[in-house]
Amino acid sequence: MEKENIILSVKDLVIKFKLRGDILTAIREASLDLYEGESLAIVGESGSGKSVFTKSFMGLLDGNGWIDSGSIIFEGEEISKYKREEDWIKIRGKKIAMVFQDPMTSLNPLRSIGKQVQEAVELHQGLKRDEAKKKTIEILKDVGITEPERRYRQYPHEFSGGMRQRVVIAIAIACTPKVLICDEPTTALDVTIQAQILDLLKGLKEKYKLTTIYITHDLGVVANVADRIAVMYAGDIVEIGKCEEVFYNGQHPYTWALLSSLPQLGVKGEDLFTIKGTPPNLFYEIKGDAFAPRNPRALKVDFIHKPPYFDVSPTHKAKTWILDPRSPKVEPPESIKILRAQWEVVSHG
Ligand SMILES: Nc1ncnc2c1ncn2[C@@H]1O[C@H](COP(=O)(O)OP(=O)(O)OP(=O)(O)O)[C@@H](O)[C@H]1O
Repeated sequence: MEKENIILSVKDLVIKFKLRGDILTAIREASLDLYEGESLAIVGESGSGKSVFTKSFMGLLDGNGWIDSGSIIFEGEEISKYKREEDWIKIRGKKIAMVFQDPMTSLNPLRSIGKQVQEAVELHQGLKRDEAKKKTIEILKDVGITEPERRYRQYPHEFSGGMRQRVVIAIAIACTPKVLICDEPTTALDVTIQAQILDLLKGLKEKYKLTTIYITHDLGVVANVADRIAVMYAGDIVEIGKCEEVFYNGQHPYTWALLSSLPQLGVKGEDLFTIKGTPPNLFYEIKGDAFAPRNPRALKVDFIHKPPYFDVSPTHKAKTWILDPRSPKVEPPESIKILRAQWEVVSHG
């Protein structure tokens, strides 16, 4: 991993919002190195900060939010210092593009889908008329739209949900970005279509040499598409590692909770795990490990000091005191033990 190129590097990022006179801290000293060409999934429950975190890479924070401290470096440039729209325009879409959950909000209902993709081709690839149209048809084909010449003239309402999501992806691709962020790109779709869109994104990543970030609350969805998984809780990345490391050998009790709640891992005789309690109130300062109040296995120290990262392997680390050699041994839930037994087989052959 060390030898790979870091395309985006986030260091100790803190993002705050002002709401009705009070200040809320949505991102709390989160750090992340994104490697060129990789596919990273950011997983966490609603409100953990996945969208705010990634939107800050494109200067898309809501007007009441700001980067309070820390840095975001993209291709060697500290973009977190950008104050003017002109600077962000050089990045947004062009270098870092985003696909959102609901394609209808990204598409103009009054323009043909062909024109909407072509507009991006003309703007970002400098092509004109016939050439731009040819390229547009090619991209529509690449995103799996059959009869692209005919469908070029159709409007969003003539497309199914899955097909609309393909159009949105086509628009993003037309801008030839280096990084593509997919914010819950399949949540609104049924399971079969979800799998098709994820397959499509996997294929496009190779063809267009993309670095991809998938945002999702469902660990099950990303198991097949991500090289690495970052687990986010209360505005921080509490665990990160290769997909199989986090999946089979997760270390943070919050990762255990996410894994245990996957229906496909339900252990016979063990009730489907639900994460009890609610995430912390982000208006208040958080002491110790933010997950401690919801963690039935919390240690005393979890309520007092924020854990640093502990290395599990050169590619896997987690912020949990459990990994401190001085801590007492903590037994994971049954379902995690089963995964770990599989991990022994996966990692040692
Ligand atoms: N404009 C805003 N003003 C105040 N708080 C905000 C604003 N935008 C986001 N937040 C807060 O920041 C926190 C993180 O939100 P974010 O949308 O990033 O979470 P998420 O993990 O993407 O959740 P979801 O899966 O529901 O999209 C939440 O507590 C949210 O309420």
